[in-house]
Amino acid sequence: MAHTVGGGSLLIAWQLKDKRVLIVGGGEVASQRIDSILTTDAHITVVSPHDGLNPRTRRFINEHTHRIAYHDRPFAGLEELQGMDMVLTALDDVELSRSICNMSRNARIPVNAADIPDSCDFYFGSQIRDGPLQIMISTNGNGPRMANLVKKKLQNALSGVEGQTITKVGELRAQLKIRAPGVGGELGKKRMKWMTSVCNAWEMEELALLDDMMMHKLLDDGWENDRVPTFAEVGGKANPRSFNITWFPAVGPTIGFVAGALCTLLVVAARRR
Ligand SMILES: C[C@@]1(CC(=O)O)c2cc3[nH]c(cc4nc(cc5[nH]c(cc(n2)[C@H]1CCC(=O)O)[C@@](C)(CC(=O)O)[C@@H]5CCC(=O)O)C(CC(=O)O)=C4CCC(=O)O)c(CCC(=O)O)c3CC(=O)O
Ligand SMILES: NC(=O)C1=CN([C@@H]2O[C@H](COP(=O)(O)OP(=O)(O)OC[C@H]3O[C@@H](n4cnc5c(N)ncnc54)[C@H](O)[C@@H]3O)[C@@H](O)[C@H]2O)C=CC1
Repeated sequence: MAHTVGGGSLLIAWQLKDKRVLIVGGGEVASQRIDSILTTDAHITVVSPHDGLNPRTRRFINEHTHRIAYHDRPFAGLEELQGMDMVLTALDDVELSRSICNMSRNARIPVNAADIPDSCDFYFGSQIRDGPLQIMISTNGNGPRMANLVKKKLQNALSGVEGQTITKVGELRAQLKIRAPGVGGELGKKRMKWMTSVCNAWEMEELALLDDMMMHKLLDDGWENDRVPTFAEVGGKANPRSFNITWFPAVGPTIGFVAGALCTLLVVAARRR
């Protein structure tokens, strides 16, 4: 695979909780922006004349009144940017879009303009989300539709257990930090090494089945003794419904069919006697 230096962008997971995001425009693209930003728990301000709102934007505004402040008016000027941490334009007016980009840049507020890639501080991407798992596919402005097609390929490669697995690993890490608190130092190194070993040794499906009791046992027997117990050692029982999601649905009916066939044979055999 080719690896290039330069010409790329920084892929980061921007923490926007309780930050303020201004969206200028209320059409199709604005509705996608609102959808993405709502996930982050930021406060959203939408500025657009009401007759330009698309149905999805209107629904978001009505359903999330505590998160979205809506102003039914055309963009009023520099004062709209006051206190904003991020600005997004989704307008059918490229001159206005360009002017908002310039104002934002002067105010040192990161800005994305849906219609002017050259003026963007960052781009959106195609997203896969499963609980805490977030995957962004970016073509760096070359082919947005291609990003969507690559996303579909990646979705097919995931089993569906990843989100639940990561949620459980997050809980385990949090409990480990309560048990062995502190940042950095020898303890930090030991914590990281142990977490890495657990993640490597266990199957994702096993990690996904961790409950409170198992987590306790894993920490008591594992962390305290500097070893990695197996799934079975901490009381894990294979839950067939959560294993091999792809082939299991076929197994139940097959067993049922074979059992049914056997019963029929027995009845037939009994009648013949
Ligand atoms: C640069 C960027 C800026 C930004 O928006 O941040 C940008 C810019 C532009 N997009 C345009 C068109 C289309 N955009 C899409 C779709 C998406 N566009 C997204 C991102 C980005 N679009 C950023 C780069 C991301 C990257 O390169 O990876 C996605 C991934 C995420 C999202 O928007 O949230 C989302 C898919 C999400 C999903 O489905 O998963 C489709 C397809 C469709 O709608 O199905 C089309 C038509 C087909 C096509 O052109 O490919 C045009 C008009 C071009 C023209 O006039 O010809 C411009 C402006 C220009 O290029 O000049
Ligand atoms: N980045 C991307 O993924 C994509 C970008 N685009 C581009 O994004 C732009 C927006 O596309 P759509 O949402 O489909 O357009 P749209 O026509 O559905 O929405 C335009 C919105 O701008 C609002 N508006 C117009 N003048 C305004 C003003 N003075 N102040 C406040 N709001 C104002 C309208 O009320 C309307 O809500 C277009 O320029 C399009 O070329 C289009 C598709 C994908």
